[in-house]
Formats: sequence, C-alpha cells, structure tokens
Amino acid sequence: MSALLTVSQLTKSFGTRRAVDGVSFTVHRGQTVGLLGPNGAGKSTTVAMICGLLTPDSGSVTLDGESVSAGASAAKRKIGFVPQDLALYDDLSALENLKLFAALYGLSGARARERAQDVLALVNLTDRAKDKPATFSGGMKRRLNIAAALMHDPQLLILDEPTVGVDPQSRNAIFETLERLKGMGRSLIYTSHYMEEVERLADHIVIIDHGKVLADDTPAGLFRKLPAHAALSIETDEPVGESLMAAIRARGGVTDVALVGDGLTVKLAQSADALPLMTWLAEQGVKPRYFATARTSLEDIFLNLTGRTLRD
Ligand SMILES: Nc1ncnc2c1ncn2[C@@H]1O[C@H](COP(=O)(O)OP(=O)(O)OP(=O)(O)O)[C@@H](O)[C@H]1O
Repeated sequence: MSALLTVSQLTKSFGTRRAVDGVSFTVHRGQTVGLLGPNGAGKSTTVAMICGLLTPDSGSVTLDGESVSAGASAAKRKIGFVPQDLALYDDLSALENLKLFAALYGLSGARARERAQDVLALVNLTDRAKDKPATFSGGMKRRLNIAAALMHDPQLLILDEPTVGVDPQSRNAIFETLERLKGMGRSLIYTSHYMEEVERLADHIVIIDHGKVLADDTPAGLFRKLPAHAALSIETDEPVGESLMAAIRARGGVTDVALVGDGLTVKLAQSADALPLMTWLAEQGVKPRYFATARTSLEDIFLNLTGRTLRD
C-alpha cells in the first residue's frame, strides 16, 4: 500500500494550551485510520489542520505528495470533510443542499445531478431527495452531511465523531455507508472516543491524548501489547478459597486473578486458555452459576497505555 496522506510533527497551541503536540501518522490508499482519544485530546484540531481549515504552528500535511496548506490548494480538493457540527441548510431539500455543495467545487448541471443521485444512493437517502433536512432524524442529517462531503469525489474522507448524538440504529446506517466506501477502496480517517466504533471500522488505530500520539498500530498489534487478551468471569455459589486462588494464579496462561462479587475474574493470555481452565475448575469442585468471557477492548488498551480510562 502506498502512502496517501502523511501527517508530520503537527503542533498547534491556543494561547498557552498546546492542543496538538507533534502528531505524526500516515494514511495509506484504501486504509481506514481511526483517530481515537477522549474529549479534548486534540482530534478535532488535528483533523482541522489536515483539511487545511486551521494553520499549524509547525509541522506539515502532504496528500499525494502535495502540501495541504490553509490557502487554496489542489490537495485540499482531494479531501472530503464531515465536521462534528452539521453544515446543512434547513430551507433547502436534500438534493438542493447537495447541489449547493457541488457548486462550491465547481460542479453544476447534469454532472452535479448525477453525482447527487450517486451519493444519495450511497447514504441510503434516495427516497428522501426532495425532503428538507428539517424533517430528518439526527442520523439521516449526518448521512446527508456525509453525502455532501462526497460530492466532489474526494480520495480521502475525514469524519469527526460522526455518530455523536445519534441512536444505535442510525449509527449502524452510518457504519454501513462507511463500510460501503471502504469496499470502494476509499481512504477514511474516523475520529471517535468510542473504542468499539474504531475497532469495527479501522485497519489502523492512532491513539491520541493531550495532543500526543500514544500508539499507532493495527488493532491486532495493539492487542498483542497487552498482558491479557481475554477475561473469564465466573460466578460461584460457594466462595473461592485462598488456596484455590493461588492454584489458579500458578496455572499457565493466567496473567491475573481477582475475587469479584460472588466469584472471580481471571485474565488470560489467550481466549483458548478459557476452556481448559473451566474443565480444571470443575475437577476442583468449583460449580459455576454463571460464566462469561470478554475480549480485551480498546478501553483496556487505553488504560494500559495511560493508566486512565478513556472517558474520565
Ligand atoms: N479554538 C480554540 N480555542 C481555544 N482552545 C481550543 C480551541 N479549539 C480547541 N481548543 C482546546 O484544544 C484542546 C483539544 O481540543 P480538540 O477539540 O481538538 O479535542 P478533541 O479530541 O477533538 O475533543 P472533542 O471530542 O471534545 O472535540 C482542548 O483542550 C480544547 O479546549
């Protein structure tokens, strides 16, 4: 895969606050990069600089080998940006809104109409083309916003927290649109503070906090860095004694064990260790009332990297 976007040592301060502090990462062609971090981490400031909407104090952004600067640049036209705040005109129909965006990029007439039909189909809003966004749900408005950002057929689509404030069904519809775009070979940057969203979409994850990159890896690579990959929770009728706890701790593949509520949680190096452990526990006379395994989440990864939870 060749590099489409190269972000190098971006820095931006607001007064004395350094919002972005030396951020570097690369987006390859066809890749979806998840920019993950808690509120205030510097994600919006970073993507605003990538789009050329904000001038960095230092550092550079190049797309297809060309610099993306705050002024007009050819590289900027290759980017579609879906901001956090909706940018739609309530008095115009969905189709008219799209034509307006087309005009901003010099598209008009039959070409603009054709393109509008294509993007409306992509976001599943074809049957609502003549309706005004005022009659749309929050999720539909966001999908129209995505359609608007796609009117000029950009190579890279950047979405800043596109699911904030939408219900789970609409969230799914947004994901289906983005998965379709991925299938078409488009490159995406997706910012979020929801690890499960980034995990579902991204080929590569950049974790950012306090304006700095904490990790830049594939989802599998991030999971590999963790001491445990899975957790087994077991509820028991009889309390688990100290000697049994010590025996569990001594077993291969167990990285941690703790008494929790009416049972215990065992952290395992691999999910495959769960079944032999359950069999062995049964042989020791442990009768589980309930048990469940959970995969390590990005929440755990963030905790492991920073010692803090994602949303504190
Ligand atoms: N225009 C501005 N003026 C002053 N401070 C700003 C400005 N924009 C952002 N900041 C500050 O910069 C830091 C990073 O903000 P940014 O919006 O980039 O974070 P974020 O990760 O996108 O968070 P969120 O998800 O809440 O938008 C925050 O401390 C924020 O208060």
